[in-house]
Amino acid sequence: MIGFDEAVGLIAEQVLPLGTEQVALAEAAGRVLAAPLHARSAAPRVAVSAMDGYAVIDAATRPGEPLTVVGESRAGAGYPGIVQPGQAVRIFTGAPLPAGADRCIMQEYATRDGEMVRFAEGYGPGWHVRTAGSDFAAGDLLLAAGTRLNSRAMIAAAAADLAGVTVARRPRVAIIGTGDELAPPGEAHLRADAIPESVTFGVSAMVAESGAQVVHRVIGLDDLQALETAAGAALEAADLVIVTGGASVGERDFAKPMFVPHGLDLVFAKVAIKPGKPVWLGRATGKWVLGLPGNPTSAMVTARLFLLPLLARLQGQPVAEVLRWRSLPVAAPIGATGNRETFVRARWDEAGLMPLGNQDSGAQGALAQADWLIRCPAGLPALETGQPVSTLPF
Ligand SMILES: Nc1nc2c(c(=O)[nH]1)N[C@H]1C(S)=C(S)[C@@H](COP(=O)(O)OP(=O)(O)OC[C@H]3O[C@@H](n4cnc5c(N)ncnc54)[C@H](O)[C@@H]3O)O[C@H]1N2
Ligand code: MOO
Repeated sequence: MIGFDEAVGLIAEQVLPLGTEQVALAEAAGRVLAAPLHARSAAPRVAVSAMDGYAVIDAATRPGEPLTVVGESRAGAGYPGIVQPGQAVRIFTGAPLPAGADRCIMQEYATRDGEMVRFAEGYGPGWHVRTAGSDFAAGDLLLAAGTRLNSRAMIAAAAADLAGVTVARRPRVAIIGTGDELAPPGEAHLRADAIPESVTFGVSAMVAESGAQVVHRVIGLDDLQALETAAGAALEAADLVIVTGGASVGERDFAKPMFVPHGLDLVFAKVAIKPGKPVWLGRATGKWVLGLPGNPTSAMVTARLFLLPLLARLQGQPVAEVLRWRSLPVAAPIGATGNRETFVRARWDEAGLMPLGNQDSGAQGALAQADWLIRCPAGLPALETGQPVSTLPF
C-alpha cells in the first residue's frame, strides 16, 4: 500500500498527454489549450469611446461654450473627417474616436440645440476614451498552454480574433459498473435485493465536467467471463477505462481479474487513505484503467483525488491544476485521525467550513452536501474550531 502523495506522483510522472487537434472556436468551450494563445490584433484596435455623448478637443472645449456638431461616430462606422476647434462629433459607446478629438463628454452633460451642443460644468475628470491596445496589444499572450477554456477564457480567445484554437484531444472514457445488485434508477424497487446504480452517474458527470467524453458505459454482473469480454470492449473504445466496485478482497471482486487476460499491469493497488483504500490504477493494451471502490462516497472521493489528475495529465495539464490545496479554518471540531490519511467531507455554510455529520463511505444523500474535502494526515490529533486545515473543493 502506498501513500496519497506517492500515488499522485505516479500519475504525474507516468500519464502523458494524448495529443492535440485544431478545433473551431465554437467547438472549443471546455477544452484545454495545447498551445499558448496570442492576440492577432490589439484591443481595442483604435481608440474608442467608453460612453454615449460627444467627441471633442479637450483644449478647445469650455463649459457653456457652444460647439457645432459636424457628424456622428457609431460602433462599426466611424466619423471620416478630422475634428477642428469649435466642433464636436456625436459618438456612441464603442465607436472609434474621430481623428483630432481626444475626449468624450457624456450626453448627460450636453444640451443640444439643432446643430449646436453645450456642456454643463462637471463633465470631468473622466475622458471616457479607451486607447488603442489598452486592453491588450497585438501579439500579447492572452492564455497559456494548459488553460481550460471556461466562459471567461472563451471571451479572451474570441477577442484575440482567432477562428480556431489548438486544444488537447478529448480523452475517451469507458465506464464499467459492476455488481449483481445494481439496477437502473427507476427499476430497483421492482426487484428484491436490488439497489439503484448510482456511482457511474456521478463518475460520468465528473468526466464530462473535466472536458473528457464518456464513449461507453455498461453495468456488468459479477461474472468473470462476461466481465472479461466487457473489459475488452471498453479497452477498444476508450483511452481510459474506469471500473467501479469489485475492488475489495471478496471472492466476487472481479475488477482487477477481468483485465488480467488483457495484460493488466498495475501502477498501484490500494492507497493508504480513508475513504477509498481499494482504489487502483493500471494499464492494459496501452490504455489506462482506473479502479474505484463501489461505495458511492469512496468512489467519488477517489474520483476527485485520482481521476481528475489523470484526466488533467491526459489533456496536458499538471496534476496541480486540479489539486490546489487551500488552507482554511475549520468551523467545527474534527476527531483525531486514525492510521490512514483521511479526507473528511465538508460543506460550506454560514459558519464556514463545516465537516458533515455523516462520514460513512457508503453515504449517498450526504454526498450532495459535500462540496469540500478536508485533508487530515494519518495520526493527526483532534482539531478545534478555528484551526487551519488543508482543503480542496470537491
Ligand atoms: N474484508 C474486507 N472488506 C472490505 C474491505 C477490506 O479491506 N476488507 N474494504 C472495504 C472498503 S474500504 C471498501 S471502499 C469497499 C470497496 O468494495 P468494492 O470496491 O469491492 O465494492 P463493492 O463490494 O462492489 O460495493 C461496495 C458497496 O457499494 C455499493 N455499490 C457498488 N457499486 C455501486 C454502484 N455502481 N452504484 C451504487 N452502489 C454501488 C455496493 O452495493 C456495496 O454496498 O469494500 C469494503 N470491504
Ligand atoms: O475506504 Mo472504503 O473506501 O472506506 O469504504
